Amino acid sequence: MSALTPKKSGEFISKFAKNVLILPDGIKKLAHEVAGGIKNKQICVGGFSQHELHPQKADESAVDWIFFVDTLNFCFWSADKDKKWEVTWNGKTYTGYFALCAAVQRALKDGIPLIDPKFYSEITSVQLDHILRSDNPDAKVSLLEERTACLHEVGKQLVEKYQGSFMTCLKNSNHSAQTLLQLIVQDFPCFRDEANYQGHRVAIYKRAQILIGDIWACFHGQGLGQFNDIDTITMFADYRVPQVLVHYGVLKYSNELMDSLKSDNLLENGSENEVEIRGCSIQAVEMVADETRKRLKSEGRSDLTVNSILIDHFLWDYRRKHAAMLESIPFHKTQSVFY
Ligand SMILES: Nc1nc2c(c(CN[C@H]3C=C[C@H](O)[C@@H]3O)cn2[C@@H]2O[C@H](COP(=O)(O)O)[C@@H](O)[C@H]2O)c(=O)[nH]1
Repeated sequence: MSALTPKKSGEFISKFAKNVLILPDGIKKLAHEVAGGIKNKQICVGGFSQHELHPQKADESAVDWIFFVDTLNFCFWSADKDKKWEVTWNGKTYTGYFALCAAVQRALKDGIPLIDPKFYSEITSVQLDHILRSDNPDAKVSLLEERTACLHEVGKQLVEKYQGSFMTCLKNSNHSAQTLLQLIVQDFPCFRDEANYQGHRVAIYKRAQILIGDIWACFHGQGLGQFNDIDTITMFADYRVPQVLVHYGVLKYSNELMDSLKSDNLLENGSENEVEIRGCSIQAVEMVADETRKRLKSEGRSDLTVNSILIDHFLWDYRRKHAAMLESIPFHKTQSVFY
C-alpha cells in the first residue's frame, strides 16, 4: 500500500488523534510571532549558513556534506543527562545535532574523506566510532551499528546508481522537491519514515524532507537549491519541535500521554501516540503557515516567503536558544534511525 504524502498524513492523523490536540488559539499566537519574524527578516532562508558548522560555500561538496549529515541526523538524546554525547571543535563544545556537525568538520580537517560515498560505503563501525568520538569519555553516540548500516546502504547506492554523488540525484529531480523526495525514499530505505495508522499507510519522511530543506536553505533557494514546489515540503517531525509547539499552546497532550512522557517512558517508533505527536506537529505547522500567509496578505505583504521549512527552523532554533525554559516540557523518546 503506497503511503499518503506527509502533508496528507498530517491532516489524516490530526483528524483521528486521541492523545494530541491542535489548539486554534495557539495557531493564531504562533502565526502572529512568525509573521513578525518574517517581516523583520529574523526568519529567512539565510538562517542555515549562519551556523558556523554548516558549509559556508554552496557547492557540490556542500551537497555531499548535507547528504552525509542528514543520513546520520537522528536520535541524539541520551537517557542519562550526565552522559551527553559532546564534541569539542575550535574550542567550543557541541551537543546533539551540532556535535555531529563538529565531528564531521574535525574528520575533514584530519584529512579523512568522510563525505565521499565510496569511503563511507565501506566504513567500519570501529572507524565511525573513532570519527564520532565524544570528548566526554563516559558518553558515546547512540545506535553506532545502525548508523554504520545506514552509511553502507546509502553509500553503496550512490556509488552504484548515482556516479558517487548525491549531486546526480539532485540534477535528476529537475528542481522538483516532490520528485527528489520520491527518489530518496525509493532508493534509500533508511530515509523511508512511514507507519500504519488507523488502517492507512502514513509518511512522515523527516530526514528525507530535512535533506531537501537543508539543500534549499544552504543554496538560499537558488541554483541547485531552487525547487519550484518547495512549499510542499512539511516541517521535520523530530523530537524537539513538538516540545516548542506544546510551549506555544499549539499542541496539547492528554494528561495520560503527558504523565507517560514525564516518567521518561520510551515511545516505540510507529506506536499510536508517537505517530499522533509527529502527525499533529506536521498539521499544526501547515496551519501556522496558512494563517501566517493570510495575515501577511491582509497587510499587503504577499511578496514575503512563508513555508513550513522556515517555521520549522524558527521552532527548532527556539528550543536550542531556550533549552532551560523548555526543560519542564518533556520530549518524546523514541529510538529509531528516522529522527
Ligand atoms: N525539526 C527539525 N529537527 C532538526 C533540525 C536540526 C538541525 N537543523 C539545522 C539546519 C538548519 C537549521 O537552521 C537548523 O539549525 C536537527 N534536527 C533534529 O533535532 C534533533 C536533535 O536536536 P538537538 O538535541 O537540539 O541537537 C534530532 O532529531 C535532529 O535530527 C531542524 O532544523 N529541524
